[in-house]
Amino acid sequence: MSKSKPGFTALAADYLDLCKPKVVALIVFTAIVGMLLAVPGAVPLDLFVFGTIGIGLAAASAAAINHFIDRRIDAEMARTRNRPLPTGHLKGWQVLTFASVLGALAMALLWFLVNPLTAVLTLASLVGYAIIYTVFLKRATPQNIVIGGAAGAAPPVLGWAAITGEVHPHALLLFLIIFTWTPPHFWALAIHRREEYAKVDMPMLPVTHGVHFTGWHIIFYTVLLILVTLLPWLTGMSGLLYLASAVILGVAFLAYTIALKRDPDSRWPMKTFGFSITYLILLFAALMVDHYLAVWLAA
Ligand code: HEM
Ligand SMILES: CC(C)=CCC/C(C)=C/CC/C(C)=C/COP(=O)(O)OP(=O)(O)O
Repeated sequence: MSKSKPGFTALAADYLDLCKPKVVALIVFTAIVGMLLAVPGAVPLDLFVFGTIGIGLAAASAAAINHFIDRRIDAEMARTRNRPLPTGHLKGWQVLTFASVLGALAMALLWFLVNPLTAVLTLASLVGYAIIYTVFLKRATPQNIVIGGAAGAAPPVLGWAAITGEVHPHALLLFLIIFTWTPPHFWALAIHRREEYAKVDMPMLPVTHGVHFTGWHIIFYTVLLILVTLLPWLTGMSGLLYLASAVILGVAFLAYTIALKRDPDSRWPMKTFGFSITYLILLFAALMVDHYLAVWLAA
């Protein structure tokens, strides 16, 4: 435990760490793509700004609550032992106060300046990740991240609802993409970190069912993901530019997962994890570019 008083920059870095900034950045990006795809032309600026900030603050609040609930297991794992609670840089009450302020601010922004539907759905995602996943599912079943993935998949639906006030079937396709993407994203990392998860008794799939079984599940979900990513084109929501991007990215992702399955004790699991993030960024960027190309061609 560190006893020295941290300076302002170190304290700010600890609070930022609580927010899982890289994860939240990608979550916010998928929400923004949901917003942009919701209407053919320009998005109302106020809904865009308040929606983005509200969803981002809610996700950061959920991440901080996850840090608080997981503080004991985080202290046991090499990947997480330098987090602000295990190191003693922050106290539990500071983390909970911070999470409450972020969460309250998010709800106020979304409810009053966006719309109540977005506020309610965002609150459900926050509770889904911070409580249902972290407190219950994570510790209960190897299907934890499949079910818990619903919270992380919600942001495009939240973004879409922020702009239109409704849950459109096309937004649900974006949900389905992230929902199907989550298992290969997480299980690739979990294969690499399986001994640490076993040490803290977390029933992650590679711990309960082994690497071989998890490898096949990663491949299965990636094939499913490729099929699911065809749906935006099949339903007429997106065009050929998106289709080409989805197929190329999907085949590349599948190649990574096959390499992982062949050699799970190599660098491939973490390479696959890294590629899963690049994949999602590029796929959602393709959805966005394709959308504006269609708008421009129709003009
Ligand atoms: C139940 C759902 C999910 C689980 C269990 C999960 C698991 C994880 C874990 C354990 C890490 C930490 C890796 C590390 O510390 O190095 C991570 C990192 C990350 N995840 Fe996920 N994730 C989930 C959903 C998502 C979603 C929905 C997104 C975005 C749309 C996302 C984007 C990221 C990003 C950007 C990173 C950062 C990697 C880095 O630090 O370089 N994850 N995820
Ligand atoms: C819009 C809204 C409120 C969304 C909330 C969704 C959200 C913040 C998802 C984060 C996903 C994630 C990093 C899971 C890993 O948790 P973990 O506890 O398994 O990983 P860890 O060991 O790295 O903490």
